[in-house]
Amino acid sequence: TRTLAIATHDAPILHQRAQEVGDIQVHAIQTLLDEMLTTMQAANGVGIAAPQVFVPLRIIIVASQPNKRYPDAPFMEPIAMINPEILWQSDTTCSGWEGCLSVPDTRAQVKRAERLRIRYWTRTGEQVEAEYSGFVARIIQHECDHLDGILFPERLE
Ligand SMILES: O=C(NO)N[C@@H](Cc1ccccc1)C(=O)O
Ligand SMILES: [Zn+2]
Repeated sequence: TRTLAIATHDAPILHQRAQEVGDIQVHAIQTLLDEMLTTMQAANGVGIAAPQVFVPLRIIIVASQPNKRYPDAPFMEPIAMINPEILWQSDTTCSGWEGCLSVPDTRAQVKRAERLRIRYWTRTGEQVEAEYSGFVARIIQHECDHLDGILFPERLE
């Protein structure tokens, strides 16, 4: 599986809204999903969004695991979320450190909802809903922002 080039924050694609994936396209993006995961892992990331690899589609990979950049991150099996929609997020917020593979050498404390409920399509095309909290919920919010052209420095108080 090859790694893809990662857009830096000056790339226009990172400031645009990404397009929904059509149901007939789900079979055609399987390789892309593998390449996004490989690209993220090569960069010691814990998440990545398709616009970061110059693909203007609403696809994210959420893959929290302890690594050099986030030694305290909880471990989870990587999840591909196609057309993710945050259905609900808690009023309760928390601040935590974020970084971005498209904003090198930058870290900042960002306030995010502590919990959320999300609906998405799996890579096999089934629609699921699930709830997340803490650092994984943070990653999800960060990745969903990318699909709307928002980068984490724009979320600073
Ligand atoms: O650039 C990305 N994702 O878009 N990757 C970020 C994901 C992230 C999100 C929130 C908090 C910490 C980390 C990374 O540093 O691995
Ligand atoms: Zn990012």
